[in-house]
Amino acid sequence: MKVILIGFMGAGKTTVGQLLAKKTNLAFLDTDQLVSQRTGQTPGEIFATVGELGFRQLEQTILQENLVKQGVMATGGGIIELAANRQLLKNSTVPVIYLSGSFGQTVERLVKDNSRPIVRNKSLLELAELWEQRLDKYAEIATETIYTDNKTAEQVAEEVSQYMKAYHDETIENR
Ligand SMILES: Nc1ncnc2c1ncn2[C@@H]1O[C@H](COP(=O)(O)OP(=O)(O)OP(=O)(O)O)[C@@H](O)[C@H]1O
Ligand SMILES: O=C(O)C1=C[C@@H](O)[C@@H](O)[C@H](O)C1
Ligand SMILES: [Mg+2]
Repeated sequence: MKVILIGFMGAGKTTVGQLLAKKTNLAFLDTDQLVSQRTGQTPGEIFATVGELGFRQLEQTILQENLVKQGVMATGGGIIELAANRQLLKNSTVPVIYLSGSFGQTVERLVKDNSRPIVRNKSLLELAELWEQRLDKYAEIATETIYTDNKTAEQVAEEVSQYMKAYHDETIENR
């Protein structure tokens, strides 16, 4: 991968990733979409049939298989739940961008879309608890954090692309 986007559900990883892929002329890969392609089921259906752990195992296989490919990867919001995935991301040389923002603006995006099983099954308080539990895990593996509040997805994609250019130039200089 050339870049991997991580962050909570609704951070904009898929939306920004698609815009970024266009901008940089790279392939777009999304772990949620790849899991769905492999199983023929949505994340919601997979959660309902094999549970969250079953989904996480599929997600891990997809992450491992696709890390070596060239492109922009958007991950699922829970990719950081498994220690093995955090290790895979930490050990890779790919820049990992954490799309971060306030809980308020993130929830505003999520309530407009009822497709996420984790959001559907949780109260706002439980979602806030999950948010708290996950923050350190995103920060721990990120090579860069980009704050998304009050920015359009296009603006965020532009910031990530600037970061990729700087990262690439620095890597060449250090060779
Ligand atoms: N910067 C932004 N400003 C406003 N709305 C946004 C922004 N980024 C994304 N959105 C909207 O928020 C919603 C969630 O975005 P998206 O599906 O890209 O999130 P995600 O991080 O991929 O979530 P998940 O972890 O569930 O895959 C979409 O409706 C999208 O259009
Ligand atoms: O944050 C999560 O746990 C999830 C996020 C989505 O991207 C999907 O991967 C699924 O709905 C679970
Ligand atoms: Mg997504």
